[in-house]
Amino acid sequence: MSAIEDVKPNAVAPPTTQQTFRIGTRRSMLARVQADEVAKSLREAWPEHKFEIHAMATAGDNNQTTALHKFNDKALWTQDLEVLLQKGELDLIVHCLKDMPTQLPSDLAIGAITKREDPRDALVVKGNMVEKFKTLQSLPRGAVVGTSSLRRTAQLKRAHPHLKFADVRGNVGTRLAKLDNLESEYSAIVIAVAGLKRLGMSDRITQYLSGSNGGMLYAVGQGALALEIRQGDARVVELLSRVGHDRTTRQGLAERSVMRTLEGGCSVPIGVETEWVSRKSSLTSNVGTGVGIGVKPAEDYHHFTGVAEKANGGTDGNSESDLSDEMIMRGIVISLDGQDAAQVEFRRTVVTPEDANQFGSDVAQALIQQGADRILKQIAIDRGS
Ligand SMILES: NCc1[nH]cc(CCC(=O)O)c1CC(=O)O
Repeated sequence: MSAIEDVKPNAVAPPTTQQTFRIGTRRSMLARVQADEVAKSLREAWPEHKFEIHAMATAGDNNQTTALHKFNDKALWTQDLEVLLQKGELDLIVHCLKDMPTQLPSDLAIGAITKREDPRDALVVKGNMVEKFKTLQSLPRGAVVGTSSLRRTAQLKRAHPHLKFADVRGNVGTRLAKLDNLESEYSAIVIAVAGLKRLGMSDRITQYLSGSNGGMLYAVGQGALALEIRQGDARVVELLSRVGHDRTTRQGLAERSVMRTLEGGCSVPIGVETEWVSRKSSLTSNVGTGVGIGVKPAEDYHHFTGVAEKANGGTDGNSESDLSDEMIMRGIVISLDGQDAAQVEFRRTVVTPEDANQFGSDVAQALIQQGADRILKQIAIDRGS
């Protein structure tokens, strides 16, 4: 259960004497940069306290050869660190929201989601080809594009049938090195913009991909960081109340609700795209309002108070006026060969965490009506699971 919603409102006064908080993270360069980013905002928000970063390798880091979707354990990147959190050896863990299972252990919760980096995927073309080829469309027939996810491959097959696709594993640096190796089969790879930006490698981005540019919706939670805590740890909830980002949180909850309702993990090809628009701006013709879908609230809904709901000093994305804005969500569930797809686009005012959960579950129901169930069942059959 994403127990972010379960954290009780707390009346604990901010600690006044110096305390030390231990932040857990994975050992990759990207994970360390992300933990540094979180530690930096915590230090700015709480100058009286100390924050230590503890980096450790996880099962996902230790196995770079098995294709990602072959791991049945969705907690691949999270579990080893969670044990330390449960034992009290860590106070919080910094995760890519994208890598977090939609069901967390019942004694743990998402305490906050911080401001999202660009959630899109990027095309990175091989160093010696980039002068000539700037887009997926322009790549020559039969060129091999490396990806590390079924979601990316399936969408690319659908929108760019002239290309070929191959798995590329490893952390961001490894993938770029494989791409640039002149002996490698890859002409390009598709990789998250957020990872490249955080590592200072955004100059490698050849094309930013989106639904309308390249036909690529991103993964649920992509680009956002989630801070995982012990359920009901009022001291850490209070700590995190100053670093959570309200708009990203509502987007993250809505996107995760789609995934949870469809019972997908990172191993199924589900893509989303969410954005905030002013309520005054006009509806585009194919945007559903969600009215008349008539579904019940998600069964697994829990009250969410773990993230700053108050205005955070009127900072970007956390001011009261943001609450009147509407969220657009596009979603796709796609067969592995890209031939079959369920696609929807919805727009709704999303003010509370409850609204976000409901929105995501309604988008999922609409995807099911468009055939998502059929597609997901076929994938399970093909895999023999
Ligand atoms: N699956 C691995 C992963 N998990 C998070 C990121 C970085 C982007 C993010 O924070 O979402 C990546 C790399 C990638 O997908 O290219």
